[in-house]
Amino acid sequence: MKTFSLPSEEPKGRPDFLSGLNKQQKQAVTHTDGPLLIVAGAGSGKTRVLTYRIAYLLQQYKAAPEQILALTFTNKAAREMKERIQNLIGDKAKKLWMGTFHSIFSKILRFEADKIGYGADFTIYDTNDSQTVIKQILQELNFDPKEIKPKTIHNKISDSKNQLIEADTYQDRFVSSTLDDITARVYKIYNKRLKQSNAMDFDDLLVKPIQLFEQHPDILEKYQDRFKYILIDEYQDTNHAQYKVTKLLAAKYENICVVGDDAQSIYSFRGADISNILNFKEDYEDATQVPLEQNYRSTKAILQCADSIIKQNTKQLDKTLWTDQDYGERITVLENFDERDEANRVASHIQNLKMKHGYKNNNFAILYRTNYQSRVFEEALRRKDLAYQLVGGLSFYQRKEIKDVLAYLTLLVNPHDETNLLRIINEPSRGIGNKSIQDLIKQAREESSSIWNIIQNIEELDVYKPAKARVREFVDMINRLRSNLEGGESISDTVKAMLEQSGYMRALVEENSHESMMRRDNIIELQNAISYYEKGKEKPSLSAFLQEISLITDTDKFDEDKPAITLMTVHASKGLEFPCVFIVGLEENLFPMGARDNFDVDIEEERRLFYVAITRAEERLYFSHCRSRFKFGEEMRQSRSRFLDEVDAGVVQTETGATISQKKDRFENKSSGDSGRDMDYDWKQAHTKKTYKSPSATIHYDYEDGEDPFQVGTKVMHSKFGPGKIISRSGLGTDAKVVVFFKNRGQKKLMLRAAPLQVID
Ligand SMILES: Nc1ncnc2c1ncn2[C@@H]1O[C@H](COP(=O)(O)OP(=O)(O)OP(=O)(O)O)[C@@H](O)[C@H]1O
Ligand SMILES: [Mg+2]
Repeated sequence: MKTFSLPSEEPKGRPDFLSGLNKQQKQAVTHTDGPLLIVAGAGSGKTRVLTYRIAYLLQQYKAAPEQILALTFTNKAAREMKERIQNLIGDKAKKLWMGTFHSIFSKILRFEADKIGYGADFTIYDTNDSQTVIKQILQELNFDPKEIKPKTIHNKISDSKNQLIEADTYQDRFVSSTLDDITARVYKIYNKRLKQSNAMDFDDLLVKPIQLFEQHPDILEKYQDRFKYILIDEYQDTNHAQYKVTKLLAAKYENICVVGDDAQSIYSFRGADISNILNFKEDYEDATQVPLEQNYRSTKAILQCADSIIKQNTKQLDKTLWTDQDYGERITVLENFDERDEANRVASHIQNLKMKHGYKNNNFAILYRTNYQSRVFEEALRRKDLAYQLVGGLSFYQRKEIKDVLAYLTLLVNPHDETNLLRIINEPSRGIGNKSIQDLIKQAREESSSIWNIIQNIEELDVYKPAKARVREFVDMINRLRSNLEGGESISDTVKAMLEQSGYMRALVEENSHESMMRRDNIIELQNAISYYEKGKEKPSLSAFLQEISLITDTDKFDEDKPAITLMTVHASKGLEFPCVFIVGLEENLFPMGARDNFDVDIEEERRLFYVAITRAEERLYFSHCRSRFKFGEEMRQSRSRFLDEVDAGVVQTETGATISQKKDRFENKSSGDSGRDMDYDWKQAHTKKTYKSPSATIHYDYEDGEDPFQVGTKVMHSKFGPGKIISRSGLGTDAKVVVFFKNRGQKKLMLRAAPLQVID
């Protein structure tokens, strides 16, 4: 590796761009040498400080761009940071090492693969691929994958890897249950299988560099020398492996700057370890800590709301956060019948806000706890003709046809990859039956070799004869395509030839169904992506392209310039900001999530997640919840989230502008402890007017038609039938009738004049 010499110019004076920072931020940016810790609240400019700090280091000639390593939580964050630095100091920003832990370390591993017995063109297995391998192993060990779930085993292996517990030691540490016993066995075989396939899983991308550095001090030193400055964003969500690898890298210069917010730690279920932040000052004794206290993102109301939530958690670092922005609008709580009602109401509010205040589609985000909640919102937005972008969910690259095509392409760079080979050896069907495939697997195991190696001599193997000829054709095709690619054929042409020669496209054409047409379109879209990649790179390589797309994260797909409303999970929204935010599905067992099998709920983490969601909002914030929701094909009653009761009552209001605090006071003396969670109790507490407590049998109305509040869409309470919603209205004056859909009693037609109805908001 070449060494970098710094330009000999003298550092320039204080650059202009520092004027875009407050005093504390400036201090953090210009404190260049030695360990630096910034723990600060949401929106206080942590990410901005990192960006400016890098620009400053370059501008002061403290380091060449190649000597700065910045680790971000998403690829998108890295890209944006790079663009901003480029705006501040120009093109040299291009050479910075910036990206997620996974992408940076996969890059290093590609350079050093041979040192740990891998080829540079290793495949990166996503979670699905890992589970496929584990399923196969379970079957070979005669376990039923329906009983012993590959997913469960994979989670256990993944957790262990992130805690740096290796397969050999797993046995000693954990074998206490049958499941751990099985995991221990699978773990070893799984590692071996991946190695044989020249493949790494996501966790390996963090664990292997540590092994590499520990086994090869000279290589560690090379990278320690190279990365003079290390910066890490969202440090609260790093796991043990990430902590360890950066500690190794920073050991020489100790120019490590980490920024984070303990209140936003939301990935402990994936092994993120908050003690990384807490112990920073012990790890680096001469660490400097700079606080950032001014929030530039949100109104006072939003900050007050966020603060009232997070202070309910017992474990918090002390932090101050203030803003000189206006108080702003109070947070509006939307109460809905069910998820459809919720989606429609949110869509209507968006339409209103656009009309009344001139917001654009991309000023809005709808945030939910789990991906499946998105569907009804998509429908509602589509009906209202509001453009949206869905971030997350089943990604393009997870579609069957895309995974198939990528499997072929993977074999062109790494034919030993067994999972991908088995995926397409008979896809499209080319007469290689399951029995023949099982024979191949068996012989590969016996010879401890890859399937690719053994099928080179297919004629000599013990396999059904007609299948042999088919396998031979397959091997020849892959070899032909590989040598063309190596001979300099472009990636696009190779893909085109592959699609033809493999018969994949022809099979789709012959199928000629709506479904197969869509698959063809998706493949064409993939070809577009490949051409785009090829044109944008000086030295495009298929192997680098494949690695790049295997590391795309959910948030990477979010495009803030797209004129569309954003739909995403709260997890994916980390670090982002929007003028108007809707946090939906605020119900018990949804947000906060309830305990499920294999998943204990950490209520403080759920609360931090809620805090993250709230602090994404700049100007307007809405909370929404439903009284019932379709789950497992049944309509279930839902209780409102405890978080709604924890929020400072002074900053929230109902849709009609009434403060919740007035209501709360009214019922304060009646609620005690957890009974407030009871559905019926909540219902009365939050939604009925005072008079409901002693409803008169008949209430007389003196409204003129059209002026009274009993219009279509209005929610009402009937003293006998309970809550309902007016779905139509007919007749005039004293004859006016309404059809009400009662939640528990179905549809009823009522004389408005005589019915004991109350409007509820
Ligand atoms: N000194 C400043 N002057 C003007 N705007 C600022 C300043 N500092 C930060 N901002 C703006 O405030 C917003 C929040 O900043 P940033 O995203 O860096 O905060 P953060 O602490 O990283 O937030 P989070 O905890 O959500 O990641 C951004 O829009 C940023 O541009
Ligand atoms: Mg940030």
